[in-house]
Amino acid sequence: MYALLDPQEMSRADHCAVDAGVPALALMEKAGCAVADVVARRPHATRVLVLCGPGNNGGDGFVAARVLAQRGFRVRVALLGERGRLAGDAAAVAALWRGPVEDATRVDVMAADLIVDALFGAGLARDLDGAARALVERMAASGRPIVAVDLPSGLDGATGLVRGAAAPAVETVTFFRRKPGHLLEPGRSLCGKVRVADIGIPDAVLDLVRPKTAVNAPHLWEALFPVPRRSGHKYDRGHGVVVSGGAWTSGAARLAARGALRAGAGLVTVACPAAALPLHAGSYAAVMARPMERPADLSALLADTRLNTVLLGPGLGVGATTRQLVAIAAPGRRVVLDADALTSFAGAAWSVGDVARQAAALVITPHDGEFARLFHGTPEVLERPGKLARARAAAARLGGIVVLKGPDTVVAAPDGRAAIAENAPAYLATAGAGDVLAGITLGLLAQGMPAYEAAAAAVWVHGEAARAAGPGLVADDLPEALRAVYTRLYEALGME
Ligand SMILES: NC(=O)C1=CN([C@@H]2O[C@H](COP(=O)(O)OP(=O)(O)OC[C@H]3O[C@@H](n4cnc5c(N)ncnc54)[C@H](O)[C@@H]3O)[C@@H](O)[C@H]2O)[C@@H](O)CC1
Ligand SMILES: Nc1ncnc2c1ncn2[C@@H]1O[C@H](COP(=O)(O)OP(=O)(O)O)[C@@H](O)[C@H]1O
Ligand SMILES: [K+]
Repeated sequence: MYALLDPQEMSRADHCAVDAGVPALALMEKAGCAVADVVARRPHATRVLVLCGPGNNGGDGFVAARVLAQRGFRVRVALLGERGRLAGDAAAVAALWRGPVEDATRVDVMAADLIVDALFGAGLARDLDGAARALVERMAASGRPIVAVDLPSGLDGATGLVRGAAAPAVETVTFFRRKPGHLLEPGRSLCGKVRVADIGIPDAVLDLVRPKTAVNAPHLWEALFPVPRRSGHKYDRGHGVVVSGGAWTSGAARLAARGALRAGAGLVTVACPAAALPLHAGSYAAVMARPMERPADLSALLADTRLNTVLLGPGLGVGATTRQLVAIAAPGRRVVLDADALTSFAGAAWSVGDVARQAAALVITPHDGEFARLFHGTPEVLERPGKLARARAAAARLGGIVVLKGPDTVVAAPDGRAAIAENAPAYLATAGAGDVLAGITLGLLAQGMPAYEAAAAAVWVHGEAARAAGPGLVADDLPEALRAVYTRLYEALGME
């Protein structure tokens, strides 16, 4: 349910199923029937136009057309390409369509209540241009509801990016498992409601395909989520340190410290300039504030090895001092770098790689802008197509965990594992929300959770907290809203 398959992996799943004795034609028949079922449930659709492409996506369209016609719908079929060039299963199912096949480049898309987009799916091989692109653009401009087969045509299932053009669908019917492009923007917004149809591919093929991308949900990390033990004490739950900037910019560190405590860290200390001490001390009484006038003060504080995890970045300031603080904090500790700490290494990603090698674990939590600054001059990362590939390449380059934020936050590990979030409501995009996320990550790392799982869990509980807080959310609400999320999680995980 949670695995996401890119087009190559989906094709392997398909082959494994066929090797296991499932006829390929049966897969296509079930796929087309699933599309017909979705169309049949749509309101006010009696005249259906099915636009078929030259490959198997078009084959699914021919099946859907036949099934809908059998159910009494007024169905027209239009093909992009020559009928004689259809091959394999697509040719076989096209032969079962008894009605006329119109030329898709000339078809009147307005003369339909609903359009089935079966032009291209997993086989999209290049940007749409020429007649294909013009057709997709006409479909998009028609204003008619569109049901997409597998993917809106032109959407890249691996990246979520549009190649040339794509028409937004009201519903997308995909098969066996979702693809990364269904979750990654702009793909997610183009797909409408995504339905996953069982077409008879056995789940066991996943053991052979071994996909490395998944939806970020508790199944990924719940076995490692730190649940307080009856016999435990606060030091079992780790001691996180938030390194804060001066008074004027201390809000970010305050939000992070609250996030870390609410995420379950046993203790949280904020290291800050003297002027910010009262602000931190007055934020949560539970936060301990310690003066840090110069970098040496951080060294002195961290001499206590129980302070096992450090967050640097929110409101810290950009420059050499921040780089120095990172160098002091990293050796042997679990480290989260966010915001200003990342911008301080703009164009010097290799330095963050050094940090990762010295640290016991490293998680970075950039948004797109910070990511682009950090990896400026690293084309092997920045020029990868799409957010998922960029986050993966960055994690491999650094040897640390990358949390690339946004509506579709990607968490990536150096070994290639990646998780895509789908639970963040749009109103989570608010000042300071990222600071709370960095703090939650700190809190989970402090409790000893492995870094990839900690980062993924942090992103998920952050999204859930936003939903629990509801519209009108400000970042200050997030740490408080974590309580309801944790109550449910601890219950589900069987806290004594
Ligand atoms: N893999 C599976 O398990 C199953 C796949 N099925 C369907 O098969 C689809 C994949 O089929 P195919 O691999 O045949 O691929 P598609 O049908 O998605 O597209 C391939 C065809 O489009 C052409 N093409 C690709 N990019 C183009 C572009 N930019 N401009 C113009 N022409 C372009 C190719 O030359 C080829 O003819 C899936 O999306 C799904 O709808 C289903 O039938 C069920 C089973
Ligand atoms: N459109 C969106 N929908 C849902 N969540 C979003 C969206 N845009 C951003 N976010 C989330 O909001 C948070 C913003 O973090 P960030 O950009 O660091 O802002 P700040 O620095 O103000 O805290 C991140 O967790 C990010 O994933
Ligand atoms: K399609």
